[in-house]
Amino acid sequence: MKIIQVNSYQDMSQRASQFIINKISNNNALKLGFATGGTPKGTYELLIEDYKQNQTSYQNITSFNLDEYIGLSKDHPNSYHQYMEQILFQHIDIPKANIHLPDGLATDIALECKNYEELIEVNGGIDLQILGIGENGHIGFNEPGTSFDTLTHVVKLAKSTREANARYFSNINEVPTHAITMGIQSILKSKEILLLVSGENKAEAVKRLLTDDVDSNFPASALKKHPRVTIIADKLALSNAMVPC
Ligand SMILES: N[C@@H]1[C@@H](O)[C@H](O)[C@@H](COP(=O)(O)O)O[C@@H]1O
Repeated sequence: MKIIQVNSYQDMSQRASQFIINKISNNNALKLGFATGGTPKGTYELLIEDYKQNQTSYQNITSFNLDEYIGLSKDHPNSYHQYMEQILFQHIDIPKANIHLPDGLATDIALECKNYEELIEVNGGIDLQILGIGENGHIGFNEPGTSFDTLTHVVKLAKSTREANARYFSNINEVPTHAITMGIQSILKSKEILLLVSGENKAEAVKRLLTDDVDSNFPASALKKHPRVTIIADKLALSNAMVPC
């Protein structure tokens, strides 16, 4: 894993957006895996700024998101469909037909998971997967204990994850209990991974990621099995970790 140390959230967003833009300029038909949460918001803002200033085109980009809450419609303000639409997609020229997220209202959820995984496969797989990390080490919504063999599947969200994400809802009871997420195996199938980490609340997770053995009780440790992972982390996120300069 390559670690890029930066000073601040703003610097992380700057480096991350430049990383993504470089990949797009080398391959304008990139298959991009997007993450949600607070961490990549600044990166997406800078992608929009670049789109406006430099006309980087997303016409041929295909996107796959990591996850979606079960029970929220695509129009629900807290669905990841809406997050992506509001925070990024409506501001760039990516065609709607190229955008993919799991459907949290699918009547046959098992089939939806299977189809989503197949969709990624038939598109040739994800070239670059952007990731955040939960305080408990979750990636996507793969909670501690998830097998590294998992493909897209249904998860019961950990209490701590629902509590952490409650800040986006009016109260914790509104936070869905389940989600569809790409599995750890699905994530590891991506050709390249970019993990973004910022803030003191992630310092323990980063320390564990850098020092602990590969163990399903800490899902992000699976990333150590992948040959092309870049971590862009700010000072606060690295404050518990010993990273060589
Ligand atoms: N499913 C998402 C993850 O993809 C994200 O990485 C994580 C961290 O979120 P944040 O970036 O807001 O800390 O939260 C959510 O649970």
